Amino acid sequence: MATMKSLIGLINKIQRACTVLGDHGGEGMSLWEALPTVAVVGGQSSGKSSVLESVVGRDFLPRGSGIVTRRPLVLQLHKTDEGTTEYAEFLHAPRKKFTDFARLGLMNILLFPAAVRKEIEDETDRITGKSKQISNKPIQLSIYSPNVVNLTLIDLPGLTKVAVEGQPDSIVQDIENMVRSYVEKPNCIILAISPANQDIATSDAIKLAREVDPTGERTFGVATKLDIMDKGTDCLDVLEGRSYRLQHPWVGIVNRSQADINKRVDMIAARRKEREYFETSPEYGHLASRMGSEYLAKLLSQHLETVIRQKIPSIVALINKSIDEINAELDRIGRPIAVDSGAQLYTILELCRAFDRVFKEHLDGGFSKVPTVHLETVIRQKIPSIVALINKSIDEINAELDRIGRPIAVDSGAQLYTILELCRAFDRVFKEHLDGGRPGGDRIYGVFDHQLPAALKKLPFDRHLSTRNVQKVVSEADGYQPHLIAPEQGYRRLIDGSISYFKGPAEATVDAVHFVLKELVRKSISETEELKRFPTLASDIAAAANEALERFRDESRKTVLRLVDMESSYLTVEFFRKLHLEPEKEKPNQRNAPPPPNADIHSDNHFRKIGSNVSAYINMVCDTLRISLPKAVVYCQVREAKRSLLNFFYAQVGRKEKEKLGAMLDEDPQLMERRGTLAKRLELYKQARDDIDAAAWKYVGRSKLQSIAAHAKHTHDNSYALQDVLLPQAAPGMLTTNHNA
Ligand SMILES: Nc1nc2c(ncn2[C@@H]2O[C@H](COP(=O)(O)OP(=O)(O)OP(=O)(O)O)[C@@H](O)[C@H]2O)c(=O)[nH]1
Repeated sequence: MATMKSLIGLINKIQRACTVLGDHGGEGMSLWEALPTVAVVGGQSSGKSSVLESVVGRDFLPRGSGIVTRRPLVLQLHKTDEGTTEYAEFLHAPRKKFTDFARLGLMNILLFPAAVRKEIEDETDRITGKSKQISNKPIQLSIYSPNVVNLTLIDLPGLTKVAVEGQPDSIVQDIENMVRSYVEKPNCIILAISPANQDIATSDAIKLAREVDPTGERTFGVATKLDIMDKGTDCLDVLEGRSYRLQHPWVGIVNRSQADINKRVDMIAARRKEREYFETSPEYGHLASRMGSEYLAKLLSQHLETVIRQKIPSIVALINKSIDEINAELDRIGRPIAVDSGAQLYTILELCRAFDRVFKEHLDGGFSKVPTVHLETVIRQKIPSIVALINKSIDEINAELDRIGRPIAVDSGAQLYTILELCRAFDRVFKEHLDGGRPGGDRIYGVFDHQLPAALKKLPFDRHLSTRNVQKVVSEADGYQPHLIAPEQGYRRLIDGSISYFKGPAEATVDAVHFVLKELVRKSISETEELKRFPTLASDIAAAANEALERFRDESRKTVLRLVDMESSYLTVEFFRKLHLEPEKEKPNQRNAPPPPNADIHSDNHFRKIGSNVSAYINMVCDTLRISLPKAVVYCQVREAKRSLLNFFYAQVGRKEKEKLGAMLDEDPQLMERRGTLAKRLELYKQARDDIDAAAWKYVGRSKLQSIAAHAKHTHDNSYALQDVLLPQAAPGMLTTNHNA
C-alpha cells in the first residue's frame, strides 16, 4: 500500500521537475505529457474552487468576481504522517513555508493563511501583469498535510462566454484554448464541474470534455449546487447516469454557499453538513455512500493509481530517451568544465598541448588526421585522475613542508609552479605517445628550394661588376696612387659591396618562413577541436604563439645577417691564391715572359678580369649561403617553434590568479548556458529515474527485481523490466483517503 502512495508521490516529484525544467507540455512528446494529472474544468462560478478546496480540505484559493484564476495552478497534495505540522510551499519560492494557520476562536476554523491566497495573486500578476491577461505558465503549490491524499490537481481559469471590462474580446477564446491545451492531453483526467441548477447538457465543462474525451473514459462528472436546485427538480437522471452517461459514475457535491463563506463556516463543518445533506436527503439518500467531496477524492486517487501503474513503463522509456538525447548533445557540444583552479590550469595546458600537437603535425608533414574528437573524450576521461594526481602532489608537498618546516617563500605561486611542472611532465609523456602529421611544413622547404635560389639569382651582380663600375670602384679605392699590381682595396670594396646584396634574400627567407609558421599557427588553432569551445583561450594562444614567432624571427634575422657579415669579414684566401696561379698554368709558354707594360692596368681588359674574379668569388659565397642560410633559419625559427612555441605562455599561465585562469577558459555564453541547462536537466532526469528505480525496488523486493533483471539481461530497455515488476502485482484501492478532518 505504501508503495502505491510512494508511486503517486513519485509522480508529484517528476511533475515538479517538469516545472523546474520549463516543461509545460506542448512541444512534442514531453515528460509532462506522460504523467497523469487531474484538471478541474468548468464555467465561471460553477463551483470549481469550492470542489478543489473540498477535495483538499482547505480554503486557499483566491476569490472574487470575474476571472480570478488567470494562470493554471498545479496543486500537489502530499500526505504526511499523523501529527506532523501542515504547511504549504510554492515552487517559485521554495524556502518560504506557509505554516501560520490561523485558529479562529471556538469554532476551531483552520484556514490557510491569507498569505497563500495573496501569493497566488501576486505570482499571477508577476507573469501576466495586472492587466487581467492570462498565461499558461503554471503556478505550483505543494501542500504537506496528514489530512490530504497524494494527488495532483490543476485548477484552470473558468470558461467564460463574455470578456469583462478591460479584457480583449479574444480572452474568451484564449481561455478556452488554454483549458483545451490541458484537457486534450490523453493523460489528463478531467474533473468536469457542472452546476446542477443549470442544464447539464449546456454545461461548458461537459461540452469541452465530450469534445476532447468522446468515450468519457477519463472524464469525471461532478454536479455541484444540488442544494439550490429549483424546488421540485432533482439531479437523479444525471447522477444515475441516465441523461448523460460517462464511464465513471457522476458524483454530486454540496459546497458551501456564499452565505456559508461569509459566515466563515469552516471546511470541517462544511464536510459534516454535506454528509448530513446526502444521508438525510429523500432524493439522494440511497446514493449517500457514493456522493460528496470525500468520496470524490477517494474515487480520484483510485483512478489515478491505476493510470500511474499503466504509465510507469512509458515514463521510464521517455526519461531514458531524454537522458540519451542530452548525453548525445553534451558529447557534441562538450561537457561543463571544472571550476577549481587546478582543473582549469590543467584544461588550459591540455588545450595548449592539443594546439601544439596539431602545429607540429603541420611541420612534420602529412600523416593521417588524428581523430581529435576521440582524443578529446580520452583526455576528458583522464582529467579526473590527473587532477587527483595534482591534488595528491599538492598534499604531499604540503605534508612534507609541514614536516620540514614551512619556509616563508613557499606560497601558492610555488605550488602553482609545481602544478605546472607536473603538467609539463605529463606533456612530455603525452608527446612521446602522440606524434602524427599534417601537411604544411613542406612549404618551408619550398622557401629554401625555390624562393631563396630565385632571389639569389636575381641579385644585380651584372651591374655591380660591370667593367665600368669595377673601374669606378677600383679608381676610387686607389685614390691618388693607382695600384701597382693588383687592386687590393678595390677587390675588397667590390666584394663587400656584392656581399651586402645577400642581406635582402637572407631577410626575405626569414620573413617567408615566418609567414609560413604564422599561417600554420592560424591553421592549427582552427583545426584544434578542443579549442573550438574556448575562443578567448584560442586567441590568447594564437597571440602568444605569434609573439613567440616574432621573437624567433628577430633572432633568425640577426643570425642570417651575421652569416652574411661573416662572409665579408674574412675572405677565402685560397681562392685568390689559386686565381693568381691560374693564368700561368694557362699560358706555360709565357712563363718567363716579362710582365705587360704598366699601361695595361688602365685597360678595359684589366677591369673585366677583376670583375670576373670578383664574380667567381661571389658565386662561391652564394653557394655557401644557399646552404647555410636555411640551416640558420631552421635553427632559429623552425626548431624553436617546435621546441618552445608556448614556453613563455606556460610561464605566464603559471603566474595567473584563479580568476584569470577562469577568464581564459571563457566560452561562448550561449553555449555555456546551454550546457548548464542540459546538465541541470540531466540531473533531474537521472533523479527521476533513480526515484522510479527505488520505488520499483521497494515494491517487489530485491530478489524479484534481480530475477527479472537476469531475465531481461539482453534488453537495454528498463521499461520492460519495470513493467514486469509492476503490472502482475497491481491491485486497486491501495491508496487510502485519510481525511481525518
Ligand atoms: N449553495 C451552494 N453554493 C455553491 C455551491 N458550490 C459553489 N457555490 C457558490 O457559488 C459561488 C462560486 O463558487 P466558486 O467555487 O468560487 O466557483 P468557481 O467556478 O471557482 O468560480 P470562478 O473562480 O469565478 O470561475 C460561490 O459563492 C460559492 O459559495 C454549492 O454546492 N451550493
